[in-house]
Amino acid sequence: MGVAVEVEGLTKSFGSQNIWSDVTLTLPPGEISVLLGPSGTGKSVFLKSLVGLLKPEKGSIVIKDTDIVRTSEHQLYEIRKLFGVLFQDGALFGSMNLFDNIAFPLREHTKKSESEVKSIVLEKMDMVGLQGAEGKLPGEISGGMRKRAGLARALVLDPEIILFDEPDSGLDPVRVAYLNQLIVDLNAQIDATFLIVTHDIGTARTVPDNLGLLFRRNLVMFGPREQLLTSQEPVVRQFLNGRREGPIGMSEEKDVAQVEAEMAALEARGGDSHNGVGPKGASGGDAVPPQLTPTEGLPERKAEKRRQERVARMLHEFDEETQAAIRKSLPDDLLAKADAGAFEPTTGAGGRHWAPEAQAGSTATAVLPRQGGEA
Ligand SMILES: Nc1ncnc2c1ncn2[C@@H]1O[C@H](COP(=O)(O)OP(=O)(O)OP(=O)(O)O)[C@@H](O)[C@H]1O
Repeated sequence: MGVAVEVEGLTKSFGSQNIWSDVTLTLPPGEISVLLGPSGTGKSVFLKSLVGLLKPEKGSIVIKDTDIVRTSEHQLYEIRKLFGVLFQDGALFGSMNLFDNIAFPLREHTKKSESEVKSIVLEKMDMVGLQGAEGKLPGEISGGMRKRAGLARALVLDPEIILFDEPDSGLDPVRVAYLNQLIVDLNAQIDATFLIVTHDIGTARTVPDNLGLLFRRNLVMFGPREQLLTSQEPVVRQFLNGRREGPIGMSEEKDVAQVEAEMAALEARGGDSHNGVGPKGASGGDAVPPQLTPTEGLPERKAEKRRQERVARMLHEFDEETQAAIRKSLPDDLLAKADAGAFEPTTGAGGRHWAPEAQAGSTATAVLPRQGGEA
């Protein structure tokens, strides 16, 4: 099973430029989380901080009881082995064929024999649908195949956490749909913790268990997918609907009067439902579409059961609309338990967004204040 990544009070600046402050969230073990945010809000910086490539000046990132912000280089090296990373362009070596690219981490970091390397590489290539492409050079294959090869390479060391930096970038919508299915299928097979940075709203709406949004140097929200998808937070609505009206400007923030005037004009035109379907999978309306499930024949996602229990514990902390959406994903027995008050309450502490079973009641809270987007 994947491991939890617990981020608390994380702050990162470059010189006098603050990127984000006081970011607190937990990636629950084995679950899929998506991080959204306008360009330049520091999503890549966040991913790099998680693998220890960048050092935040404040806060902690705890993985397996180690705070990687403060740990030794040696410990960091060990923790990094838990990660697989899919970079935007696959980050393949142009002069090596796919087999050698995918074998690279095994040859660098393990003492496995060539026959073991071969069997692992072929197994991972099979998992991502690249059978028979071992001899191809990265320049000879499509962008979608390069992403798959990058993913196979991210898998060879059996990671417990996989970070995806804009896996959909440069792909057509059909290839994005195939890649999203592959991500869900992989999660079912390996039960690792996934974090995906994307601008594709269709992906955000259908793939993850949890969704977060970075804006104005803050994590506006992070929680179960239903929370963000039903949110009335202006910045969340604007982002999910891919529209110009709202707090997010062309290159920077807008002033309050301008946002108010835009929103009044939008309402007069019929609100988001008037917008129709926007770019990158954005669409009007508040619907929480069904989450993608693994392809038939694959095991169920183990994370799904764990998540159901986790969100049932937090259910009563959400507003009505979010609760109604979450209820649809819960089995009757858990709903009955939640409604009977059989779970310890999870309200009460410190901006965390996760209710770990053992500590529920003492440390977890489900939601950020609703006014976060305007802060
Ligand atoms: N090593 C660095 N040194 C100085 N500034 C940096 C460094 N890395 C990133 N930045 C700055 O941090 C900010 C956030 O960059 P980042 O690439 O994380 O944004 P992003 O949210 O991933 O954007 P996009 O959606 O466009 O990929 C940018 O202003 C960028 O210039």
